[in-house]
Amino acid sequence: MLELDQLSFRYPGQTTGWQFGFSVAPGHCVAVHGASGTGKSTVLNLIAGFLEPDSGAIRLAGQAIQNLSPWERPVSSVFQEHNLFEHLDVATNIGLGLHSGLKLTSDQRQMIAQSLDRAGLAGFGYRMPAELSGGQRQRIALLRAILRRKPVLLLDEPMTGLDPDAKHNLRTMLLEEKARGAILVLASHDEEDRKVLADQVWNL
Ligand SMILES: Nc1ncnc2c1ncn2[C@@H]1O[C@H](COP(=O)(O)OP(=O)(O)OP(=O)(O)O)[C@@H](O)[C@H]1O
Repeated sequence: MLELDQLSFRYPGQTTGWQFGFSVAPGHCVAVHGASGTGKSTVLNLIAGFLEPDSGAIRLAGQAIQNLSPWERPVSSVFQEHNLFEHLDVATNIGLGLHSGLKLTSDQRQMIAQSLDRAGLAGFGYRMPAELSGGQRQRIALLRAILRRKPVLLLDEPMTGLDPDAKHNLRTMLLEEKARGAILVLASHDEEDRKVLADQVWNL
């Protein structure tokens, strides 16, 4: 279970803030819902550890994680800024998180090649990020997050700029993540994303 227990947060200098109290079970996807500016990205950033709450707790399987740094958290994220490493090729970008070094084994290269294939990017493994379109970068960031196989996957507008085929394939991969027990936290304006993926809604 991922729990946000009386988690409060206010941006410095602002007079109003949020208090979140939500939970979601393993293998489930929650859609964070609300109009623009209601705090969807903020709640994802709190879970990811990019923002620090003023009080309250974030727990996963009963363990408090709010004091862990972002890279220590059992969480992987796809945010609107894709954060690909520009000096590393696509396969190495996706492979980050599969292992501690940068050099991929042939098995890992093959697994990554298969995932690129499913995302409609066959043969892109040796390309550099600068040679990709925005939608292609988005798919790479999503594949990287999926292949990390973390207990929690944070998805902020994950399908932006993708064509229908790519959306379909990536949603299928996300459903497979749910089936293996991952918790998905999804902020998306795309009705279809919510319909296909979400089991519950957090209204902000
Ligand atoms: N660094 C910041 N400092 C102060 N206020 C901020 C900061 N970042 C976001 N906000 C404000 O907090 C509120 C929530 O922002 P957030 O990005 O979480 O909304 P959102 O629901 O994700 O919006 P959208 O759907 O437009 O992406 C907004 O009013 C925004 O202006």
